[in-house]
Amino acid sequence: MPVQRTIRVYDRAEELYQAAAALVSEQLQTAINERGRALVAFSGGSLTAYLYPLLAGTPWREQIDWPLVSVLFADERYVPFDDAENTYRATRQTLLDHVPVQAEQVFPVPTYYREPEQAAAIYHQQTAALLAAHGGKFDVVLLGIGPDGHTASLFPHHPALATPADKLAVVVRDAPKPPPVRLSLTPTAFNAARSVVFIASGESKAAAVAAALTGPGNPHAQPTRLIQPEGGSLYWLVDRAAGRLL
Ligand SMILES: O=C(O)[C@H](O)[C@@H](O)[C@H](O)[C@H](O)COP(=O)(O)O
Repeated sequence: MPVQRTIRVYDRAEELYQAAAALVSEQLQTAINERGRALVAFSGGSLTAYLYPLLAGTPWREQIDWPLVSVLFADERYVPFDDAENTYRATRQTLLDHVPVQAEQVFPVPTYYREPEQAAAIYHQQTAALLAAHGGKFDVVLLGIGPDGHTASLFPHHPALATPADKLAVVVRDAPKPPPVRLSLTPTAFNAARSVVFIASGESKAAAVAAALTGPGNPHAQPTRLIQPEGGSLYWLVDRAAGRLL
């Protein structure tokens, strides 16, 4: 089954984030209407500053039956929950604390183990269990892209890209973007999605977005190319600056 790819370019970042909020709330609510529940994976970075506050406010907040949504994270920085770099913390502060999601339906990456490998095993199990409870698929996976082309914590040419296909989570050490130790879902996990939505804003992303979307490419150099959810939808929502080289 092919992937249905849609690329949308918005004049301004504000329009991009409004459109992303509309798309995500529509996709979550469609899942709830069709299957009675929804499963989402959130990324960190600029989404916590620009997208999540929108989803937490009117009108999007009211358009999602949050008590029927389960929340996972696409990746996490291996720092404690109270560290300002922690994506779960930032997502709570900007979104989850402001919507009626059920606390027991939010699954932060357990960054309190001494060894990140222990946390990765739990992350894998939680992801597998949630996917099984949701017909084998995420309803929505939200991803960003870095200027170097990384997405979630899958960095170009990093050994973590060679994770065996049956693993849903991986430990990433020596990440070029700080903090250096991270956990990430794998392409196998991301490809179990009904919809993957990439969001990119700003001139610094232009080359990475063009490398991801044009030409034959190379999945080791552009890990976003590993994410092709068969039979699902793949959206790239970018502003004019990030889409300048398309
Ligand atoms: O740890 C993180 O920051 C994210 O999970 C990461 O994958 C992010 O989505 C990209 O690095 C893009 O980040 P920006 O949107 O902040 O540029």
